[in-house]
Amino acid sequence: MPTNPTPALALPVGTTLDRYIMNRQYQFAYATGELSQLLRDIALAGKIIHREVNRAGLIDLTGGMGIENVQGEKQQKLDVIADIRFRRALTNGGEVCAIISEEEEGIILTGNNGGKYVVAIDPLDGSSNIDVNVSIGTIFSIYRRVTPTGTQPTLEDFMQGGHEQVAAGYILYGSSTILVYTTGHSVNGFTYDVSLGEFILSHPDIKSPADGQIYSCNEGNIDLFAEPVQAYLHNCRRQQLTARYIGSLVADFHRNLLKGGIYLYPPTKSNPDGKLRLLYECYPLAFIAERAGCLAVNETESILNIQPHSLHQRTPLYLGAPQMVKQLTVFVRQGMSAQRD
Ligand SMILES: O=P(O)(O)OC[C@H]1O[C@](O)(COP(=O)(O)O)[C@@H](O)[C@@H]1O
Ligand SMILES: [Mg+2]
Ligand SMILES: [Mg+2]
Repeated sequence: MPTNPTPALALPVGTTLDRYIMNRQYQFAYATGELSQLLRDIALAGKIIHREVNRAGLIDLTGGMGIENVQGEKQQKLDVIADIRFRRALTNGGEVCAIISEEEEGIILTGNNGGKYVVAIDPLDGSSNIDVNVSIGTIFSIYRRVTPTGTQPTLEDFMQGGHEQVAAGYILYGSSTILVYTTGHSVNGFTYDVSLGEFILSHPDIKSPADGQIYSCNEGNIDLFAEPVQAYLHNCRRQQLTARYIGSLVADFHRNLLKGGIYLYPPTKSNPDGKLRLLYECYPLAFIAERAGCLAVNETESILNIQPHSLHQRTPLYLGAPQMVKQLTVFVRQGMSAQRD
């Protein structure tokens, strides 16, 4: 019988993100503290956005800006706020020499030419859900620059390909705020404890189930999808799988990552490349997914193998439990060979 059992009031709060990063720094290539600092800068911006999201209705942060972004989408106020907050945190942190953002057409030069990293970011994911209090998120992808330190970063730094990411993650602003990331090893989740102002390790070493019962797709577009995809969705219904679609990629991905499921954003005739952006939505989630045991593909290849060619290029996305993605791939590839014959 332990002599002085720890009173409940003094139970440990758990591992903070800062401490976790410090303890795992040896895992980073070039472990000199810069990537650790960069992850801390992202967490800081995440805490600020958490605050803005929570009080959006109180401080007139809902609604549109009346302008469109490079994607031709109406920018929401929180899209712009989140973009400004992340750019500021990454610039002031000093480790990042350039950023690309869903909300900006070109490369954002931070002026930190001494910085060794570049970041691709979707500052606010799930914009259509901002005003209706449904979970939204941030998605980020980090590369070590390939252009010489001290020089001005270029497009080349962002065209390295999905496998070259040194870290990727997302922040989900939901019933609680959680930051999930990987540096290429395990995938870990940290829940934001507002009272402490700290992200605390709550989901260590996330491993996704090999199979699942959930499928996530905007079936409102089903008639626009290619036959094989329609056949796969009909098959999901025949199997009485559970349809769940929040309309925020981060939130749909997070649920399926933990519970087992598949997310589909197929191409349509009008959008042959689908809707989702390769560099700051698909690459980072594919990088996380594969380390948690999931698969991420499009019609012809794994997402991480796609050759990048432009900052805002899109790709169809099928992401989730390996057995479900493999089954979908059979439908799609059979369909494609039938079309060829
Ligand atoms: O309304 P649709 O066509 O189903 O698209 C929803 C998808 O679009 C997105 O909102 C696109 O991301 P943004 O909100 O960052 O532009 C995803 O989060 C979501 O999965
Ligand atoms: Mg998005
Ligand atoms: Mg967005």
